[in-house]
Amino acid sequence: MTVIIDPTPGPAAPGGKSAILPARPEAIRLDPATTAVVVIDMQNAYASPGGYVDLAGFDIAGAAGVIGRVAQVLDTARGAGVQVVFLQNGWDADYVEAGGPGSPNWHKSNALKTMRARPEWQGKLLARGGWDYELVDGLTPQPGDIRVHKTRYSAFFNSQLDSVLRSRGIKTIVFVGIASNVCVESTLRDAFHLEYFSVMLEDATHHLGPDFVHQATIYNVEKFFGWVSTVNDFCGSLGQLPKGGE
Ligand SMILES: NC(=O)N/C=C\C(=O)O
Repeated sequence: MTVIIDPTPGPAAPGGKSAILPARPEAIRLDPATTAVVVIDMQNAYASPGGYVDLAGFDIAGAAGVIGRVAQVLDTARGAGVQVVFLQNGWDADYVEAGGPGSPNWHKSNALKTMRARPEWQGKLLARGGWDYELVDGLTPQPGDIRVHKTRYSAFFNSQLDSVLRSRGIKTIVFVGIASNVCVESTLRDAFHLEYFSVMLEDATHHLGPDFVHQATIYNVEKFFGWVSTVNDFCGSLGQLPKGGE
């Protein structure tokens, strides 16, 4: 018997249309009215040559392909009437929000560590108002999309994300963005604890570090925190719904 997870069981809203998304370990029903695509940190810092993670020495070769696949997901989502939310990671220009030596973030953030090692880059990485903080060129927010600022790995921590989603009746989050093993996974874990259903589109994410960390995140999501699907399956299933969710 095929199992289909339903995040909003009960009678469907009059005229409501939904799609069945093939996913692992089970397929999941997506209702455009209660689903959001959350785009994690698709900023120059994480996806462009010369951005923070490139300067910090991470391999960003896989990020270029992710930009196009995220754009495809967002076109399909908007067409189906699914809310799009962009997260942007960073701090004020003086890095007060980043925390000082009394914060673990000061010790673990590779952006802060890179700037301490290369003082000529001070003020350049992840500072609001700078190029590094901006979303990549291929992913310009459209009317109706929402932008939310975040200062730590989990997008739910000390941000407006939970109220932005809850006030719109969102129950299911489709995650795309960078990095799968850091901010995507941190946010997805918090989403689980806040009673959201989460799907990660594995080929619309990229990781920081060796390939096995991406595989570990996929395992964690599939086994413990949510569901894993692909861009083709998302676009194939949501793309069949009437435009604008009518
Ligand atoms: N967006 C992320 O996953 N960020 C990961 C590391 C960092 O911001 O230093």
